[in-house]
Amino acid sequence: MLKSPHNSADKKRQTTCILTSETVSVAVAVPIAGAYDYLQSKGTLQAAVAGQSAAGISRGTIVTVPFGGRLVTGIVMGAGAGGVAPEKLKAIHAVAPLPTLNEAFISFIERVAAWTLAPIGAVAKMVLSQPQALQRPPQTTLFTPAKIMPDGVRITPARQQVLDVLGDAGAMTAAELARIANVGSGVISAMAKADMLTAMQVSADRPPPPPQTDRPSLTLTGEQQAAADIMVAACGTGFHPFLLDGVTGSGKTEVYFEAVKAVLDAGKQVLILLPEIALSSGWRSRFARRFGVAPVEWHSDIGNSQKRKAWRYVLSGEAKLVVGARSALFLPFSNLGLIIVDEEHEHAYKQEDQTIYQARDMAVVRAHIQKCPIILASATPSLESWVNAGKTGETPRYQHIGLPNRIKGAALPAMSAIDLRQTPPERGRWLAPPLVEAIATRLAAGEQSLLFLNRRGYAPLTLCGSCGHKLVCPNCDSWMVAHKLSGQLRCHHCGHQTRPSNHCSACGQDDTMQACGPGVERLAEEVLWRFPDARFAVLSSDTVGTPKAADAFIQSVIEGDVDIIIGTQMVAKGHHFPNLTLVGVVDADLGLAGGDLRAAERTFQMLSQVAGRAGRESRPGEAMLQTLDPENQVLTCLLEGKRDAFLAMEAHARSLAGMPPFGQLAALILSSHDEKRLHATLRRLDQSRPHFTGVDIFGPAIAPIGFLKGRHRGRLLIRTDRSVDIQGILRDWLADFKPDSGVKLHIDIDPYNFL
Ligand SMILES: Nc1ncnc2c1ncn2[C@@H]1O[C@H](COP(=O)(O)OP(=O)(O)OP(=O)(O)O)[C@@H](O)[C@H]1O
Ligand SMILES: [Zn+2]
Repeated sequence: MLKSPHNSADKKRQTTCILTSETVSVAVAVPIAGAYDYLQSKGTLQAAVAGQSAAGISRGTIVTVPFGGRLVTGIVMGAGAGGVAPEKLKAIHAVAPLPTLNEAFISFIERVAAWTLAPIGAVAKMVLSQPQALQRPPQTTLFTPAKIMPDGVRITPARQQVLDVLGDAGAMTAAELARIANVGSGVISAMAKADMLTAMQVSADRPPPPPQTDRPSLTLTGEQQAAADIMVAACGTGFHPFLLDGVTGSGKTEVYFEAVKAVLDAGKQVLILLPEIALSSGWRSRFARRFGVAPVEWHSDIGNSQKRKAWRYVLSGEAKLVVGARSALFLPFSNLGLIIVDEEHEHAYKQEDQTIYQARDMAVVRAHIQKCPIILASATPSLESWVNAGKTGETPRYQHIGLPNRIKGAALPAMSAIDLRQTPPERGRWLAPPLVEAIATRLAAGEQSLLFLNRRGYAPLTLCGSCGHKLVCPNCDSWMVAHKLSGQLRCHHCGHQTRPSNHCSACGQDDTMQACGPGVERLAEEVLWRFPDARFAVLSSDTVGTPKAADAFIQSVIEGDVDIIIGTQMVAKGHHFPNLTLVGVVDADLGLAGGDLRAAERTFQMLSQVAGRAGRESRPGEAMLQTLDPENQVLTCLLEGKRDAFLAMEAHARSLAGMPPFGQLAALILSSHDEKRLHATLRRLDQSRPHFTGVDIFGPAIAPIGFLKGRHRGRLLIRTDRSVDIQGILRDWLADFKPDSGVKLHIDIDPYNFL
């Protein structure tokens, strides 16, 4: 088999009709594979030539093919690329009993592969992620009354009851029938045996109930209505990207629900992407209130059978609305009419392993190909979307829609800094006196407070007070984090765990190991010490492991069972706690420490979001930020409510440096268990580096986390001007480059992670 370039099908895009060529090109769902030529089987080819479309193969047909000694699924991308004599090719094994993927979706798959430089097989694998969905669904037996009752059968009262029930219902399973007719199951099997009932096999799956769009909705405020009107008017008129930029608590969800309604009414499908963390019961119940049904969900927490059904009904068009995490973007919608990316600034949209892609950006690509609107919603837009909305003087590509006010007339929280140099906490404590006082005031008033610290566990570092030895992970360049609740030391990179000991393994002394710095568990200890009567709860991925547990937690806060919430970023966004009036940020400088490209932007977004949890209803909210550096520009913009000024400043700095979105970045990440081989590969890569104007290559260098999960790591960073075809340069550079055996090479276009 000859590997054909994965964009070869581009040239054959017109082939949406049945392919009459002897060979077809198939993107096999294998992470490192390209597209390969296969023979059409005799039957399918004859049918194609004869114009019998039902059995013929077209672009977008899902097939099973032999590959590397086993059978794998794949997607037909077009006619074969040629280059290998047909007699040397293998034939397609089977055609899946499914509708063909549509042209827009196949083009999208090609575009994702071309943009991310991932092999097309890796993208096909994301699309065909549910092998079960490709097979015949499980069947169930339904019974109907026989058309002609056999002669001589006895119609007992029980049998008559069964026939009466079926007379009304038409067809039923044996269990349903027994229950509703109130007879034993023996009655039904006897009737079937006597040919009084006819059995038929049907799919056991039922399509999801369609959302009801005629239910009463909240009365939108004038501002909300104006925003909704603009977006509703754009639905059905082709590609139209919006940036829905509304302050925290401005009611963005209700606004985009109006566009959802318009698209559903037009009979099209809707995809709503949420960062995984925001798939909360709050969002679900609001959806259910508005549309009368539960949405079809797609994320890591739903089971395979639910996924199988979702996948099939998305393809058949019967799933009208899907809400999901980033991978939902690779569902095979047959009739997509609108995409919404909520909290569009969230870094959770960047997939960092396997195929590395930014789901928000790829969602815009999909909407463009699909010729449908897309709504990017946020209270703290990403700089990318801000620039695309023309806010930095460039030609606008997205339409900006602002919601500058909170609903119900609530004000944004008052923000203030607590200068830890002037009013530090006591030694070994983390809450400064002004914050402690503010919490006490809230407790007395029966209001809730939230303490935000984006650090899981008890303490980020444990060291020996005598020799300074630090406890580090054996598999990674990272500290072992103390977790007191579970009584363990844990590496947050690889999950390695050990039991803490008071004995220093370096100097041999006893009772010298000390916890350094706070995590949320340590903060809880301080809260208990300061406010012994207060009810507090910790929300982090360690204390609340499943979405169900998170929902229960959120509910208990809403019901007023908690006075003080202590949380990591899990608590920072999306939640609406009516009685929460104080937010204390324990370490406002934490996010700035790394100093990567987006550190300032990320910190600004995170702190605005967490502050935005305060005072969302009648009582005014306040946010206090503990810092050692109150003059820092991120904090001053935040404190003065100058978001747009912050974005302008950030845009200016990035534009001067030619950094995204004013330039382009790509990272090459190499890793190996064998350090020598890694270095040899890095050296060869360095020697083959291209030289172009407008292209800078930094490195190769040992990665900041030079050892991760047992692998040594090196990186290169490529920066280019915006006009440069960065993918083209990388494609040429790497086309003939083979890493040493055992060395993995990952390409990250527009990296968010620089470690
Ligand atoms: N027109 C309205 N009338 C009454 N309540 C509304 C209206 N619009 C929204 N709400 C309610 O206001 C609250 C905040 O709305 P929503 O969560 O959509 O805001 P948001 O802009 O998404 O906020 P954030 O960005 O902070 O998550 C919700 O409880 C919502 O049900
Ligand atoms: Zn580790």
